[in-house]
Amino acid sequence: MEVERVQDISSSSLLTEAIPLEFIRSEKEQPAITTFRGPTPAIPVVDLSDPDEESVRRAVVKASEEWGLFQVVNHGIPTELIRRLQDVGRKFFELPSSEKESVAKPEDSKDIEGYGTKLQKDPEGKKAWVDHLFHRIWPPSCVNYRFWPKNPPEYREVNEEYAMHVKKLSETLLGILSEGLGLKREALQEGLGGEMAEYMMKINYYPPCPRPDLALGVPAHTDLSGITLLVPNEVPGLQVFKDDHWFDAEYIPSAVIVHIGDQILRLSNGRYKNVLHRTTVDKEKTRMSWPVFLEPPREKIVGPLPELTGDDNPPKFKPFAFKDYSYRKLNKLPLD
Ligand SMILES: O=C(O)CCC(=O)C(=O)O
Ligand SMILES: [Fe+2]
Repeated sequence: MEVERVQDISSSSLLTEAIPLEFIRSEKEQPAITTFRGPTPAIPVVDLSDPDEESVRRAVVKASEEWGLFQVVNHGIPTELIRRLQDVGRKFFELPSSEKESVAKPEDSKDIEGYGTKLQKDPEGKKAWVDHLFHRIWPPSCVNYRFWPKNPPEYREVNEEYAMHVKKLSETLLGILSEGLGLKREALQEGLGGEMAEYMMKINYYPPCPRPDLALGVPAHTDLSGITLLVPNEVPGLQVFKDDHWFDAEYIPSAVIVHIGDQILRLSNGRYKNVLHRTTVDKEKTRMSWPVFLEPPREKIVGPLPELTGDDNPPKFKPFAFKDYSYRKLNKLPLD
């Protein structure tokens, strides 16, 4: 069966200025109704020029406790590399459908790797205004080049270089977060599977939408990952739920945006928050984003680190193998 891509729906919707009913959110979710238009709190900014500086370490810990979200500047990933990453990703999505479909997620695949469109509608029967491409970028034993675009030709080289940088930056952040819990530097990384932790690249492609007031890109969620390191293109659209409101997240163009995901919430026994977020779409422009999800291997059991629990601090979460946690969350089964 041919899968309908949002990119193609966008092209025809721009002509009629109408969108299919399944993309129109209920009033509880419509961005025009639910976005807070008062003063917007600024997302914490962390300058990582000197990651050993005490004030920097405190800022990472505080933002993770209070927001589960922050943006990092002077993060060590060259601006030029980010520009090239965005360039090869954009070029892939601009290829003819037949080329994109050559790396499509196979219909019978249980894994998420490949070019795709979320087929599953959410409980209200609504669809997300976004197409995506998923593929692992680290460790090498988990990389399947079958799902990496062949074009543009520099796609592979750029993504391999980005993988090295993203790994280094996440290890720095996890080290700070571990020590913020009073643990050794490696504690959270080990909790996510150590050297076997997987780095999953996702490219989100949000084509123009004639009704950005009614539709959503990615609906409200927390990430399944340990942490997520994301670079967006220049089109705004990330929203964060904080103090009972949805806010537009305003970010610095060259920053890397860090989300704390479910697995760090659970390993830290609730000390670090998993941020609830969603994305809006634009009437004329294509928004894109490149999150990398740092995830435990499928079989890795993740629960509160034993050093953090005791008689006066009982575990707040039940341990699950990552594959079982993901399955249960996706299928809305109980997690306690
Ligand atoms: O596009 C964004 O800024 C966020 C995307 C996102 O939350 C996700 O893919 O999990
Ligand atoms: Fe997300």
